[in-house]
Amino acid sequence: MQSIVSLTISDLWIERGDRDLCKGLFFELKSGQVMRVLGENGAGKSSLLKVIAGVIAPLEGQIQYAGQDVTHDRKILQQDAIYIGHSAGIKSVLTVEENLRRYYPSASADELEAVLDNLSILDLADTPAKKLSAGQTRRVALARLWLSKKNVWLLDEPFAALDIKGIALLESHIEQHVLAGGLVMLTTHQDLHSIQSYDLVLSP
Ligand SMILES: Nc1ncnc2c1ncn2[C@@H]1O[C@H](COP(=O)(O)OP(=O)(O)OP(=O)(O)O)[C@@H](O)[C@H]1O
Repeated sequence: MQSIVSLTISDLWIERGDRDLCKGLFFELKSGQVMRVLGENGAGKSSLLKVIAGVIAPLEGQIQYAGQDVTHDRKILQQDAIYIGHSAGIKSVLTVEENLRRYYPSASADELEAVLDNLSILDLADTPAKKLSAGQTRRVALARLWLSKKNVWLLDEPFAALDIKGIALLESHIEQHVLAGGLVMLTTHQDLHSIQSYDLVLSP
């Protein structure tokens, strides 16, 4: 069992284009918790996840992870976190298996097969990603997530394009992940059925 870790955001302020987002935002997310980031289109949900993942820098504020200030150097957090954005980091010219091998070159064939099978996309292992449907592509992103073994999951609209079975599967993995001490922060426009979450509502 891992020790309890926290992700703490203090007095955050993000500027994108000429817009102020999340001005004066504070929150703490701890091991075993799921945070659902809500808000209207353009409220800044994706921007917030990108800031935490280190893709973009905040204008002001502090980000702490596991008791350390990571505002200006997210390395410690990035070692522990996986961020899956809208594009999901899937290269269209590569096959499903090649895409996963890019991230996890040392994963065993059995491990890859089990994950693809779990996501019902084993038959697509040799299919180029450009030939996948939106929901199948999302399942490849989830395969990335399943294989990652990271503690902090930063997921931008992870339920998008998933069918009912896919949604239930992801909810169940999130539930298992936080039960094992993981932290999950996700943006979504939908209700979570089986997971207890904390809601952070951003205003535009
Ligand atoms: N690359 C960018 N350059 C400049 N402004 C941007 C950029 N990306 C987003 N923005 C602006 O930042 C604001 C917040 O965008 P963001 O994508 O974080 O919102 P969101 O809450 O995730 O929206 P949605 O629900 O539509 O996905 C918007 O006004 C958007 O126009």
